[in-house]
Amino acid sequence: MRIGIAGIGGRMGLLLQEEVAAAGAALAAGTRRGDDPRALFAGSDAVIDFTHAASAAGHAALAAETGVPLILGSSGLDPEQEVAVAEASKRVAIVYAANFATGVNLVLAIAEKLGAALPAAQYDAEIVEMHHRQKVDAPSGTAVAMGRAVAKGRGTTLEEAGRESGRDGHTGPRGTGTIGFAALRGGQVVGEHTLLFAAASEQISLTHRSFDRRAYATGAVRAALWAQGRPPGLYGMKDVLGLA
Ligand SMILES: NC(=O)C1=CN([C@@H]2O[C@H](COP(=O)(O)OP(=O)(O)OC[C@H]3O[C@@H](n4cnc5c(N)ncnc54)[C@H](OP(=O)(O)O)[C@@H]3O)[C@@H](O)[C@H]2O)C=CC1
Ligand SMILES: O=C(O)C1=N[C@H](C(=O)O)C[C@H](O)C1
Repeated sequence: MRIGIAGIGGRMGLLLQEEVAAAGAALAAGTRRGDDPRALFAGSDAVIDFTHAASAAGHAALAAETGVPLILGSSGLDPEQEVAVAEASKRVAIVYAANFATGVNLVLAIAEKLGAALPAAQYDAEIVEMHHRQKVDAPSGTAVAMGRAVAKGRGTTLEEAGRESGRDGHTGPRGTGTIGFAALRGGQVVGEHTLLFAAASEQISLTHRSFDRRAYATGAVRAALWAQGRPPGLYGMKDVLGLA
């Protein structure tokens, strides 16, 4: 199988090259910012994209046009970009995941269960994440995915529940049922996420720490192998892991 890598010179791109080889697949080609991605799709059986949110819609459209599955890891997509990805997935298999590490996807499954079990009026859900100083989007895609999982467990959506992000100044009291986000940036932290449920008399916290980006790269290559021959659809890592 030939796997193409968009963003081959990035932190993830460099590790993805190693993981493609470790999986016994062939590296088809790679692109850097400014390269035309058409040749990448033309010469690949699947393309892995860890670049930037701004590239997602264009890469998804090319995947739909060529029938080459796309493994999309970029974070910080806005609603319009997410709609474009969903539209493209009607014509090709796209695996879009905020986090390709196995442990995070298990935490997401638990987050939905906790959201369902703990009444929103009593248990305030807060998500704290910390990443390296180079990260350009906040809150992280994983933090948003955690918020979406909690909201789903509560029978609602994150948009309906309401987000409280980056509190500062005279914010007023916390909104009941909202989901709070705090983003820390510093040093070379690979990725840390804590989901908290705080009530009047108890608190639950669930933390995931990534020590090595290889966990994401291994998961993304696994998703590329899994996506080959799949019918069109928008898949997540829980499909790849059999957690759906
Ligand atoms: N889902 C997951 O499991 C994970 C997701 N991520 C996400 O992946 C993305 C990349 O992360 P990371 O590798 O750390 O970031 P980097 O900035 O190290 O790498 C991204 C690379 O992509 C390049 N690039 C930007 N636009 C394009 C384009 N259109 N075509 C080809 N290359 C392009 C960048 O070039 P330039 O430097 O010139 O901008 C850069 O070299 C982020 O959105 C991050 O949040 C990261 C880890 C795990
Ligand atoms: O930019 C990163 O580094 C990461 N981004 C993803 C995110 O936004 O959740 C996944 C992981 O946390 C690392």
